[in-house]
Formats: sequence, structure tokens, C-alpha cells
Amino acid sequence: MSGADIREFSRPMTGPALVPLIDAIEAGEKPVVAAIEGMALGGGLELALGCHYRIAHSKAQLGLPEVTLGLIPAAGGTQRLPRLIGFPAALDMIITGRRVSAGDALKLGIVDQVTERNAGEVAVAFARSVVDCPLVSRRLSTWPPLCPADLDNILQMALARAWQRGRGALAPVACVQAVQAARLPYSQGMQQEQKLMSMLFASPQARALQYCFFSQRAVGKWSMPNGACWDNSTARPIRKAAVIGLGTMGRGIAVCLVLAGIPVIAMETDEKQLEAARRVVMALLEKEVQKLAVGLHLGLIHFTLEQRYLREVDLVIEAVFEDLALKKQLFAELSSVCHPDTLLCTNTSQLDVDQLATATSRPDLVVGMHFFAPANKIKLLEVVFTSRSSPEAVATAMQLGKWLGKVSVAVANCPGFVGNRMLRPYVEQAGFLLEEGATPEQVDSALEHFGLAMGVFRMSDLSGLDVGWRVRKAAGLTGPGVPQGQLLQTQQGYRYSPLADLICQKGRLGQKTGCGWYLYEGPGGHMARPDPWVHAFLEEYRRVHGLQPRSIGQQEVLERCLFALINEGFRVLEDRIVMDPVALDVIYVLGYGWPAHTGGPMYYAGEVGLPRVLGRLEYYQRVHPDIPHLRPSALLRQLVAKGSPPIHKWMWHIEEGSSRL
Ligand SMILES: CCC/C=C/C(=O)SCCNC(=O)CCNC(=O)[C@H](O)C(C)(C)COP(=O)([O-])OP(=O)([O-])OC[C@H]1O[C@@H](n2cnc3c(N)ncnc32)[C@H](O)[C@@H]1OP(=O)([O-])[O-]
Repeated sequence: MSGADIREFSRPMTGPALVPLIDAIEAGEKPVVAAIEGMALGGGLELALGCHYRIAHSKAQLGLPEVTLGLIPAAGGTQRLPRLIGFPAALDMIITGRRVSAGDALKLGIVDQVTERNAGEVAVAFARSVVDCPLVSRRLSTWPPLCPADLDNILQMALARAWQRGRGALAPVACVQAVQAARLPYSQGMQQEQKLMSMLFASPQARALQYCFFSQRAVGKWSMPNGACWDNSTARPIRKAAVIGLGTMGRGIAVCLVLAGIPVIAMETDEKQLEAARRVVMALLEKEVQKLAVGLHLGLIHFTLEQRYLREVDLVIEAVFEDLALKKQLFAELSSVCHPDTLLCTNTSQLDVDQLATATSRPDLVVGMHFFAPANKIKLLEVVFTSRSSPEAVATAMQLGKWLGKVSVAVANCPGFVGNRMLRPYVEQAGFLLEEGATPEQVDSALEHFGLAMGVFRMSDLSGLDVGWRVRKAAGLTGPGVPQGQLLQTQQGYRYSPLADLICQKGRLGQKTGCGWYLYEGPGGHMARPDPWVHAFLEEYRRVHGLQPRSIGQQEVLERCLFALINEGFRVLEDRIVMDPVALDVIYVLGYGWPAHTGGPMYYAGEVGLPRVLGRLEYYQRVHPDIPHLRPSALLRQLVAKGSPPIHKWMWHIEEGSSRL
């Protein structure tokens, strides 16, 4: 039982109320044994906690995931679980919403027995054995709370953790408050639980998180403009895969494949690189084996320098250096080395997948599989199809993503695909704000206060500033031979901030060099500190270019950065790079640290109000006519003119034939 039907939350509820039902079971004189197979989540686990005994199958999983839906476990979960397993363990499960295995549930004391056999049959036998035992001690609601001496301290720490995890989300904090009420007598604790639930139930955050839940499932039902889609295309089995290029991304991808039980050929061209990769990959895998306490066959991965092993694989994922010429050459080689049916995938984050496909003898079997760093942790995968990708190739990449535990989103090929395409105007605005008077920490703190996992400058330092520098050089925006403008710099006719290029020229490439937009404890350091050098550099830059710094408020930072990103999102929809705006929200929430409790950028735009987004973009465009990304998109204007329809109706308003595919 995986809990309430989440769809029911947005319409009148039917059926008996859960709390009196659970109370009645618990108060009954007949012993009730919960037999748990598969999942016991949310209301499912709360029902089991109202039973007098719990027997779980060894493969069962238990959890209270309500927090991920913007809610608290409000059918007595916040009152019974701390009584059963103590405050610290209950707080951990309820604030994180994480699932525990049956084995861990036994250790925690949530279940009485774990079985390899049919849990129902074992439960019946168990019930017979306890039929004469008194039930008084089995009713959790009557147990006195297990209050340790340092409970105040534990609750305080949990609250701090909830704030930190939540980044503005209400539910984690409400979870702590509800559990805190478990020190009171049960009926008073329940009143507090209900009060907090009523506050959350109707909240915009709960609606947004429930939208995220369904969006992450909706993107699995992908379709392509040619009519191919998830239910008319068949994925091929992947019996063996290869990863070529074992830098950070390649190593992470190889780890993902092995963890999913897929044999991997891990290939490099240089012996030293290969050995370095072998050490890192094996260490990562051994860590996972210990963490997951699972038997994993570490022999699933074979490290090699030899291309001949590629003949045996069903799919190759290329993760070499981001250089189009290098990748094209590799794809041409793969075409002759691999079996004619082998799928050729690229992990490029922004290069033209069509050009790579053209370099091969099988353009229909070429797709992008864009993983996000660290590849073994981030749940997002962009599957990039070209105009020639076959439905089978897309279906296989989507299915493989699912096996790897990712949420895969099918997107059409375009520069930067979806995520990085929308990111560009956002990063660009941040640079302009520095020119106009802000500091990196002011911009980042506004964005982090909004709920983003990391501000734009901290994120750039983490990824490495040279990544964007290389892209800008390739696009002809900077580098030798590119004319440098006067005053505010202009490239290709538009305003261009060279600040990031100048920082790179100083050898400041971010965390890896110990300095970038911030100062770190040393190369590879993680603790970002404001850097007086950067402040002086910005002041000097403004002085040389005659820019009068002004005070820039949090609202302007958010509107300029976020609305520019959202505006590009509307352009992505106009170009039909994806079939539905939910895809953009999934990509941003899972891949870019966008706060899930706002639903994602496009959902957030709807909540803020499309007329407001349009109005503010129009205002900023008047002030900065030389920034094209602030010019409102045609789709945004059209939607506002049509009375701002809800997000699921946006695509109806895109003119036929506007697709670039
Ligand atoms: C006072 C009240 C107290 C109680 C509160 C609660 O219990 S709060 C609830 C606390 N419970 C949770 O938060 C549990 C949420 N659910 C999960 O974590 C997972 O779905 C799973 C582990 C149950 C199955 O994973 P899996 O990878 O095997 O499968 P999958 O994930 O792809 O889903 C398959 C289909 O089922 C659909 N669907 C699933 N669950 C629900 C639902 N509860 N409702 C509605 N629909 C649901 C899902 O949309 C999809 O539909 P589609 O796209 O085919 O039309």
C-alpha cells in the first residue's frame, strides 16, 4: 500500500477517514497483524503502525514520503513512529521521507519479523501464535513517548537540518514540529498533527510538489514530432555497454551502469588516464557496495585501451573532451569498429548531435545521453534525439535511463539542448549585474534565498569556469582575434560581459584552482569565501569602463536571472524542443537544483502570474534594449493575450508549423 491516492488531494476526498479507521483497528480486541509485501508508504505504513504486529517480506520497503509531497504523515505517523523507534530515528525518516528496507525496519524496531516466505501466510501463522496474548502493550498510541534527556537538543538540530534541506520548504519544518508534539499525550499530539497538516494541505508548496511527482512520471510518456512515442516504440535489450573517455563524467557513467548490473567496457586512449580512472571507479563502486550492503559483481567492468572490445557491445556512451572535431572523428571510427546495430550515444552537454550522427554510417542509431555531474548521483538524464534518430534508439536510451534509476527526458537537438540552453541567459544576466554594481555573493545569496541549491557563481566555480570559456571561444565571442568593444562591450551586435573571460585569463578557473568568483582553502577546496581581489577587480573594471555602480536589490536579481531563464523556456516550447512544459520543470528540479517546492521554472512562472513575468521582462527590456534575452518571447505574449491559461494548456497555443524540427 503506497498511501493515499495523490490525485485525490486536488478534489473532494471520498471513503472513510483514515485516522478513525486506524484508531479503531488499534483499539480493537482482536489482534491485527500487518503483512507487508512490496511497499508500505505514507498512509500504508501509518495503517501498519495502527496494527498490533507487523511482519514484512525481506524485499519490502517502508517509509513516510509525505514530506516530498509538501505534507506531513498526518494519520498518526508523527505520533506513533517516535513512540516506537525513538525521536532521532523517527525524525530522520519523517524529515527525509527516505524508504528503509525490511532488514533495516527490523533493526529499527518498526517490524516484528522479516520473512523470505509469503508475508500473508507468515502473518496468519503469527496471528495464531499471539491470539491469547494481551493487546494492551501493543497499542502504540498508548505508549509513553521515549524522551531522551537531550530531546530539546535533538529537536533543535533536526529543525536546523530541516531548514537547511528545505531551502524555504515548509513541510520539513512542520515535520519536526509535529514530531515534537509526540512528547504530549497522544490526543494532544494528534491535534497538533492535524493543525499542521491543514496548514500544509492547501498550501501552494504542496500543490507544486505534487505537480513535481506527476511530472517526473509524465516525462516517461515521451513522444517525437514524427508520432513515435513510448507506447509504439520498443527498446532494445542492453546486454553490454561501453563508456569511452574516463574523465569525471565517463567514470560516473561507468559506475551507474555497473550498479545497474550491466557489464561495461571502460575505454581510454592513455595508459595513465586508464589507471587513474580504474582506481577512482573501483573505489566508488566499493563504497556503494558497502553503503547498499548488496552483493555487486565488481568484475562487471573491464578497463581497456583496445577498441576491439567494442565489437561485443550493444551500446556505446562517448564521454571524451567537449571538442566537436574530436568527437566527429571518434564517431566515424566507432562506425567501423562497432557492430552495425550498436547504438552510438554521446554525453555532450551542448554540441550538435546531428553533426555527430552525420559522421557515422548509422545516423538513425545516434542519440545524446546527457548525464549531469556527478553522474552516479544526479537523477536526471536528457535523451537528445536528432531529426534522424530512430524511435527504437530513443526508446532504448529512455529505457536505459530508467534502469540506471534516472528520470529520462526526451528532448530535440538544439544548442545546449534544454537545460544548458535555458541556463545561458541566466548566467548572462548574473554577469551584467556584476557590471552594474552587484558582487558575486549578493547575486548568489538572492538566488539561494529563493531556494536554488547553489547560486550562479558558486555553481560556476564548482563546474569549472573554463567550461563556459571554451564554449564562448568556440562561438567566436571571445579569444584571439575577436575585437574588444569600448565601454560596455558588444559582441555580435549585442551586449556582452567579458568578466568571466577576464577571470579565466587570470588563471582563476574555480574550485579546482582554489579561486574563481570566490576564494577557496586551496585547489580542490569547497568552502567559498568572498574574495577582496574579485571586489577590487570589479571596481577597477567599472572604473575603466565608466560604469556607475548602483545598489541592486534581491528582487531585481531574481527577476533578471529567473525571468530571463523562464523566457528562454518559452522559446524552447515555441521551437517544440520538448512536447510539454513539464519536461522543463523536471529538468530544472532534478538537474539544476531548482527548488522543488516551487514546481520548476515554468510552473513557478504560472504561479507568479504570466502577466507579471511579461510586464517585468518588458520593463527590463526597455532599460536594457541591447539584451535580446530580455525580449519577451512570442509564446509568453500570446498566452497572456489569451488570459494566461493553466500550464497543461500552454502547448495548445503554439502555432502549427513553428517547430524547428
Ligand atoms: C490523511 C492522509 C494520509 C496519507 C497520506 C499519504 O499516504 S501521501 C502518499 C504517500 N505515498 C507516496 O508518496 C508514494 C508515491 N509513489 C511512489 O513512491 C512510487 O510510485 C511507488 C514506489 C509506489 C511505485 O514506483 P514505480 O516506479 O513502480 O511506479 P511509478 O512511480 O511509475 O508509478 C506508477 C503509476 O502509479 C501512480 N502512482 C504511484 N503512487 C501513487 C499515489 N500514491 N497516488 C496516485 N498515483 C500514484 C504514478 O503516478 C504512475 O501513474 P502513471 O504515470 O502510470 O499513470
